[in-house]
Formats: sequence, structure tokens, C-alpha cells
Amino acid sequence: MTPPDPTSPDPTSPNQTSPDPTPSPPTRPHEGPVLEFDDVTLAFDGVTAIDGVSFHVDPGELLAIIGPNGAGKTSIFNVLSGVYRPRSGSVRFEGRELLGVRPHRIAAMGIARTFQNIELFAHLTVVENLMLGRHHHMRYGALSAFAWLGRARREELANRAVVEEVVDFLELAPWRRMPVGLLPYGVRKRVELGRALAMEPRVLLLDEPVAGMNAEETEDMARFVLDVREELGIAIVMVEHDMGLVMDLADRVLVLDFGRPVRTGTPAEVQRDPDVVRAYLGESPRTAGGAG
Ligand SMILES: Nc1ncnc2c1ncn2[C@@H]1O[C@H](COP(=O)(O)OP(=O)(O)OP(=O)(O)O)[C@@H](O)[C@H]1O
Repeated sequence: MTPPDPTSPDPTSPNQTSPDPTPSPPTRPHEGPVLEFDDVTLAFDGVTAIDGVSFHVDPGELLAIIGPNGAGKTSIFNVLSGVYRPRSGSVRFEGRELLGVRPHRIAAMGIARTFQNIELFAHLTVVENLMLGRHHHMRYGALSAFAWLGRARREELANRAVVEEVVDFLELAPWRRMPVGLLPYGVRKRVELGRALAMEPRVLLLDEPVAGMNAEETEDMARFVLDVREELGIAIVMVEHDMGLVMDLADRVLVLDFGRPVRTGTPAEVQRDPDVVRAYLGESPRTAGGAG
């Protein structure tokens, strides 16, 4: 994945120039897709990373985004999380426009993200890393904590309770007090999923959740991703090169090539689409093994 480049010039990255519009709270529960990505185009100097891409995600749905290296998958995540501002198009979360909204506010609205390269604090314990996921839910800083000791304490306890639920849900109890840097790779990836879940998101963006994992770790992660969707009902957008995982888990698959959408459909539809086979999967669907 290409990491976000904070030095890239406007208008493509990041949302520096425009004021941060305060999203108005919805007056009634949102109906329809939880996420709408509508005719979005994002260009860097000479490179069109996303070229007129549209998709939607329904509540509780798992949409996988696949495509060869450089197809624009990470760029879509960077637009969804407010790191890049596209040249044109619209991105809506529960009906509210996200373009122009800063990343921390998008996270607080309910969109959490994991990264391909684990972004945890190696010297902090599992529980401490998960508590960082509660950051957006903490209203009392150090100063106000003196003034409102009781409330701050209650908030701390509530945040700890959420973190404990995540520890149970992802079966992280054996490692809870260990520094994350000492944990096996597969467990660290699970802690990163946990930190995103601790935010209590309504949409989860998973960036290559099984990259670098062995078969056993992949199987574990697949089970947890399914549990997140089925038990917590969280909508998921997943970028992944492991085609077995994509075809097993996804409700629908969006295939990209050179920033352009090739096809959106169920795993079965996508696998037998000749354009997809040509663009990504190889000569025969049977040879599909990913391009990562
Ligand atoms: N900050 C940037 N500055 C310039 N070009 C960029 C930047 N980010 C991405 N690109 C370009 O946009 C295109 C899409 O990149 P992107 O990282 O989104 O692809 P990807 O599908 O995630 O690839 P991979 O599977 O290798 O992670 C590529 O040509 C990439 O070089």
C-alpha cells in the first residue's frame, strides 16, 4: 500500500484548506446505504489514482475491494477516512457528506480503520493500545478531570468496560497485560482490529487484514471478521489480496484496475466475469491467487 503522503499538494491531500464543516446530527435513524461513494475522482500530479469510482455499502454488509498493485484501493480508504480530498464526487456516511470533514472527526462519526502495516504502540500493553481507540469517546481531559473528578472517573470506567468487551470478543485475554511489541504477528493484527472495534464504529475499513499471516492466523482472522459482521452488525469495507478470503467472506466485490471500476458483483459473479479475469485474476478463474 502506498502510505498517505502528507506533503502532497492540494486539492488531493489532505483536507487543509477548507473549514471543517460540523456534520449535523441525523434527526432520525438513517435508512439506505451506510456508505455511498459517488463518482469519485482523485488525481495526483500526472496520476489518476481513482477514476470515477462509485459504490455503496449497505448496513451490515461486507464489501471487498480488489485489484492489482496501484489500482487505487488504498486511495479509496484515504478518501473515506478524510486523508485525501478528491477532485470531484461525493462520499456520504449515513447520508452525511464526508468531503471536507477532517480525519479525526470522521473517526468520531463512526468510521474506524485498520492499516496494512500495523500501527500500534509497541511498548504499550494490549489493553493500553485498545484504550487509545476510546480516545474519541473521552470528553474529559486532564484539567477537566480535576474539576469533574466523579464524571471523569465514571467515563474512564465506561471506556474500560468497552475495552474489556473487545478483549473478550477477540479472545485477547492471554495477552492483555503484555507489550504489543512482544506478541506474535497474528495477535498484533488482531489487537489492531481490536483498537478499531474499541471505537464502536458503524463502518470498519480493513486494510489487508491477513497480509503476511500463515494459514492458521488467516483462519482465525477470517472467523473474527465474520463475527464482527454477524454479531456486531458492523458494515465492513475490506481491501485484501487473499482471493480465498475475499471469495469466502464478501457479500459483494468491487474490482478496480488503474483506478477504474471493472465490475461490482457477488463473489460468484465477479469470478466468472471475463473482464475481471483478464484484468486481475489471471487467464483462468482457477488460477486466481491474488496480485499482492
Ligand atoms: N500520495 C501519493 N502521491 C502520488 N501518487 C500517489 C499517492 N498515493 C497513491 N498514488 C498513486 O495512485 C495510484 C494508486 O495507488 P494506491 O496506493 O491507492 O493503490 P493500491 O491499489 O492500494 O495498491 P497496492 O495494492 O500496491 O497497495 C498509484 O499509481 C500510486 O502510485
